[in-house]
Amino acid sequence: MFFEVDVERQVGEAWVACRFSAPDGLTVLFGPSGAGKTSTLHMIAGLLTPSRGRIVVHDRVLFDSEARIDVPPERRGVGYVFQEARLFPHMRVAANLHYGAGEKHGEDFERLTRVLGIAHLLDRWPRTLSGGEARRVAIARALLSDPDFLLLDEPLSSLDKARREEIMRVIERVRDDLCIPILMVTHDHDEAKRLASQIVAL
Ligand SMILES: Nc1ncnc2c1ncn2[C@@H]1O[C@H](COP(=O)(O)OP(=O)(O)OP(=O)(O)O)[C@@H](O)[C@H]1O
Repeated sequence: MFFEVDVERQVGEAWVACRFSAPDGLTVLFGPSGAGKTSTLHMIAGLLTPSRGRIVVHDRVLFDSEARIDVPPERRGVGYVFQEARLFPHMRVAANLHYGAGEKHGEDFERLTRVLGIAHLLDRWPRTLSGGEARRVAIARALLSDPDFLLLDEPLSSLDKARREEIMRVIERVRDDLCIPILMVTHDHDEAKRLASQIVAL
């Protein structure tokens, strides 16, 4: 299994507990608002510490409460695309993409901007982008850090039907052409059915 996750902790008033194993491909975390989907992604990324549990990704233990293992977020090999695109507003798209891109330049950069259909947006400011364009840039930025896996938090929310279709195609390309395992949060059943190799209900 690519992902082996068993985590729990208190978040505000709520008790969030989530346990699943998933192969590579795309796994959807599916469930109603407040079920703890975003908190689970945060725990996998290392942004929130589980009070108990274990997180293994591709045979690498990222967190184990008993063994006292807690790999810091920047060493987890994670590409995280937050619910909002979170682009730097004072940097053009190209600079946003190069931020934290490490060694990944030249061919990889060209290929990614082509796969995500953002090559024509490189000189634009984030505030001039549509929701779908900003989402694609945010996905590209996450991929440029050369992650072992990708976490997508509601990548299709607050987009119109045409934009949703566009982003779904981008996600399918990342899944199938770039072969990067993806954990994705949604509460839309149709999206989940179309994109997922496995659905985890919370
Ligand atoms: N900063 C916070 N302070 C207090 N409670 C919080 C906080 N963040 C989340 N919670 C609570 O923790 C629970 C899990 O929240 P989480 O955002 O993980 O759920 P979710 O399934 O992602 O929901 P949504 O689909 O609405 O984004 C919810 O009951 C929420 O009210």
